[in-house]
Amino acid sequence: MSTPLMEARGLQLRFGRVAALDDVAIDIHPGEVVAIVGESGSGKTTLLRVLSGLMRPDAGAVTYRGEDVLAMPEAARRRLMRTEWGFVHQNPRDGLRLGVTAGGNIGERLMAVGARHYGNIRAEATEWLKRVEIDPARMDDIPGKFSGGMQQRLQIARVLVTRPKLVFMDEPTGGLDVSVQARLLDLIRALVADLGLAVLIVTHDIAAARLLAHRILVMRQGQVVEEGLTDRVLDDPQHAYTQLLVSSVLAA
Ligand SMILES: Nc1ncnc2c1ncn2[C@@H]1O[C@H](COP(=O)(O)OP(=O)(O)OP(=O)(O)O)[C@@H](O)[C@H]1O
Repeated sequence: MSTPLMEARGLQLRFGRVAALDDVAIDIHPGEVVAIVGESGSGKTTLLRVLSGLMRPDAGAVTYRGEDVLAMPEAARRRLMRTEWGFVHQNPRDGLRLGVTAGGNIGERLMAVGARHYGNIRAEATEWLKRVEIDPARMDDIPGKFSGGMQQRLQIARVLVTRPKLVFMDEPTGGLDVSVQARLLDLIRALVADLGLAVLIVTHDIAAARLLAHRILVMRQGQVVEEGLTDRVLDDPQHAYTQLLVSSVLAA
């Protein structure tokens, strides 16, 4: 197998008496989609935040292409976040600039990686609006005029326009109507495959994990209780907690 893009070992993080991460290890390989599932409060978002350098663990190691993420100067981590990494927030408002037009939200990311030619930036923004199924005629609208699903698609365009290698997604379809969720999942799946992205996605939704992920990590009380290829984990869960999680979805 390829060398992992990102590796983490022995991650520990406590909030008072709560162990949000309790000796967590994870590898993410280039082009691989890994889903983190588990009940509310199991540590999924905390893991995403620690891996992306937004939060420091009490102990453990995180490397990206062999480089120590935790020892990186803040400026270097921010540069990675603008270039090789992307973060898709559950609430698009956390990932968009609300006072800036749709085209500006996409163009701004391109400018952050050195694009300067106005015509090219606008052409690329047009292309990306089409890719995420937003009418380019809405280019000069601010995100506040968009529906929740459109805002989320715009956030995805803003993140993917710079062709990151690793994208962190925190419940990207949470808070949307079921029909909108299904369409968005299909769109994410197509873009991820097309761009060959590595994705670490936190989701409550087992069906979303099945659709998108090559591999699943099941978290409970800050620990990874089960990990494996998606079909194996969902069709033949070994840990009692995973069995409960899968059967509760089947029963729903
Ligand atoms: N900033 C914080 N301060 C105090 N406790 C926190 C903080 N962030 C997370 N926690 C606690 O750490 C544990 C893990 O939280 P986390 O948000 O990672 O879980 P989660 O699995 O993402 O949950 P959800 O699915 O509800 O988003 C929870 O008990 C939570 O209350």
